[in-house]
Amino acid sequence: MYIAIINIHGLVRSEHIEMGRDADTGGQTRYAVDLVKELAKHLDVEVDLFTRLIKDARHDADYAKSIEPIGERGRIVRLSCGGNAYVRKELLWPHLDEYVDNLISFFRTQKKIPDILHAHYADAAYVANELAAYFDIPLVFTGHSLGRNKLEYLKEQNTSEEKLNQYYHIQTRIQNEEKILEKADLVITSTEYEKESLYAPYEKRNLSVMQVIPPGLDLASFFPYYHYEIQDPSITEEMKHAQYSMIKELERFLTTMDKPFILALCRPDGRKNIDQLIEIYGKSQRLQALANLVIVAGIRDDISTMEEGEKQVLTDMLLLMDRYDLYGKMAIPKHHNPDSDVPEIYRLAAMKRGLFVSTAALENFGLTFIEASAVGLPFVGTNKGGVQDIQKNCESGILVDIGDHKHVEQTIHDLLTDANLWDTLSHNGVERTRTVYNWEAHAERYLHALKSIKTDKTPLPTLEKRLGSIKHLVVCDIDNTLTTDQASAQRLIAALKEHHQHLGFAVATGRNIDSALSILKQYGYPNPDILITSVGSEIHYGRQAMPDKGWADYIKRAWKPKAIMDALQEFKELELQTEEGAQRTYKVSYTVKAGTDTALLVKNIKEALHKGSGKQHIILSHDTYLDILPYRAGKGNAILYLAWKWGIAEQDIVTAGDSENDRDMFTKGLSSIIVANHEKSLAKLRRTKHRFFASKAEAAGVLEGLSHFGIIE
Ligand SMILES: O=c1ccn([C@@H]2O[C@H](COP(=O)(O)OP(=O)(O)O[C@H]3O[C@H](CO)[C@@H](O)[C@H](O)[C@H]3O)[C@@H](O)[C@H]2O)c(=O)[nH]1
Ligand SMILES: O=P(O)(O)OC[C@H]1O[C@](O)(CO)[C@@H](O)[C@@H]1O
Repeated sequence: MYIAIINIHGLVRSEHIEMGRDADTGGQTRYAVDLVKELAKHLDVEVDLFTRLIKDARHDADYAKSIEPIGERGRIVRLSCGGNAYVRKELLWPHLDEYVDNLISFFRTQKKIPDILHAHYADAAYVANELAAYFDIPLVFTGHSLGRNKLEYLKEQNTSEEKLNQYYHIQTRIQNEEKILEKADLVITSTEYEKESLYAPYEKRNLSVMQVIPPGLDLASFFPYYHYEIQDPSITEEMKHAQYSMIKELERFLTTMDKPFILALCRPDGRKNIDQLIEIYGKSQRLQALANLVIVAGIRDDISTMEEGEKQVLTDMLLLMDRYDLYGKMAIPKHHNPDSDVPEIYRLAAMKRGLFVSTAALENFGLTFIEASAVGLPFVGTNKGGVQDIQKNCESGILVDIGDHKHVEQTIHDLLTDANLWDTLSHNGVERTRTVYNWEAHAERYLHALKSIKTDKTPLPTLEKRLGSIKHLVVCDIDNTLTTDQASAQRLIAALKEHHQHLGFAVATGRNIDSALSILKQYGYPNPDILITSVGSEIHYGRQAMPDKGWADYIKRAWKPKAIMDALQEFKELELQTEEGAQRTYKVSYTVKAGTDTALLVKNIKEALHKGSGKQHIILSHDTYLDILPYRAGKGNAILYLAWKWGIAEQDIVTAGDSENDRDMFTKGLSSIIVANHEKSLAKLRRTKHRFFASKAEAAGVLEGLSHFGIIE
């Protein structure tokens, strides 16, 4: 089974994950990487973790590697989208179509299509939803954090509508969550709470495909604190060194190291409510007398250069430390190594009989709670959300209403002073995390769930299978190439049907999609596999005319249609075409008045457009129709794009046409048929091995060319 795990955002690598480096690198990153590591141990599995390629001087070169192996059967595969720089996940939404394209191309190039697509978080859900339209693959979804819940939180914070959508893209996120919930064959949650409550507001939630499979943790790292006391021989020098350096780091902040400490460890994210914990501690003289406060909130170099959200959390933290004068009692380490230091900091806290406290009001799950429990550090955490499951399974902490600060303070106090209670919770944590939360058990249940997926996917051949099985692709212009002579059209139709198994059929036309479909139907042509329409500014697929969003995304660069129309207003020889569907998102079309010197006109247009309306592709056909497209668009480029995306060898493609707006297909080095009734100006094209001038007109000429290139008899 070849499993594709998609986890787009965050800084993803297999070792030394920079947990908490920013708000997007945390529990989900750890979860996805650990899952892949475990799956890669299974002999019957191959697994790839698809994430974003980052080439950014501010970040390690590891993230710029296209392939990073994980064990013998796993890899991290990095594909780019939206440029090279590392950016927060919300900024990736407009670039995900590029990711889809790169992923399709990757699958096609390696000639291996996954058996399962597993999307993590809403951005990956978008990618998986799109891929599902091309490939007939079962879909699995794990949300980690859900948009509807985040929306509720942001509204409570009085976030403006504008910010909700422009900064957080929250509605896009929710729509994509709804969409994948509708399509997914399996939705994995970490807790019952997540399944029953967090997903409840989603219209498309389908309980019958949802399964609770809690994650695991690396038990070899999160061993109990007392192993140090019993001189466990598996404790390495590296571990001892990590512990020593954590002590040294804390000594920089704390006047006395003898007291137990209240430990908080989370990403610098507003929803973790670090400020509330400092307030509770800052206002409580007895807690300050009993314990130190240690807050590990990610890794930071210079707060002023961080993203807005993280900057806010960390600045508030420093201000509160100052307001309550917690110098000497509160530690806020700047750096730590998430692999080696994190288990040690929990263990240090446990050795000193301290506590892990999280004041986040809600967690989907809460890896930190099981990490603390596994080393024997009791926790205090919210009585809402996934932590309830952890408490039910492990009984290793106390749940509280986070909003009730008095009660939180009292609970922390009680637990710090009740040695018996502390011992019981600590013992429970060590014992029970090991049976409930291990990746081995997770992987077994996970693989079992994948194998039980029963899909009733469409029996129609999928696009991927169809494009994978054809030997050649013929791309024909429509007007005066596939039309107008009925008899020759019927002969071509018969040939296309006869050779359907190995010959793909595409059209490339100036018509819009509706008009193209309608004329093809009128002549009785089979449904094309691919439709390149509106002079190569749009691509659609098959019977359902599914749009290729990747193409739209690729050509949109520097496209300013309004600026073009403004600049061309002064040209009295031009009339904007008015028929329905003539003007498209990526095409501005005019008719040129009869008698115009078109060569001069085009020269003047180029000059006028050069002054600030971006670069364009200008096509004049039959001396009458003037189409202006984004500079990357056009029939020829659309074909090359399709060849790249679908792994179709360029030498297996043949194009056919008659007019100037087909020239683009004839000048890209592809085999081309120029039918006998071609526009005069095309006669100037040089005859080459790949460029065939048919002696027959229209569809008969296409048939002649197909036979010339040896595609049909
Ligand atoms: O400075 C830090 C901060 C965090 N961590 C680690 O980061 C992870 C944090 O995970 P978690 O506590 O689960 O929180 P989130 O990062 O918010 O993770 C999201 O995804 C997780 C996996 O699905 C869920 O458990 C959470 O509820 C959800 O909010 C843990 O392994 C921590 O040890 C560090 O190593 N250093
Ligand atoms: O705040 P949000 O967008 O709901 O997401 C929570 C974030 O926490 C993480 O799980 C950190 O791992 C991210 O993957 C995710 O982006």
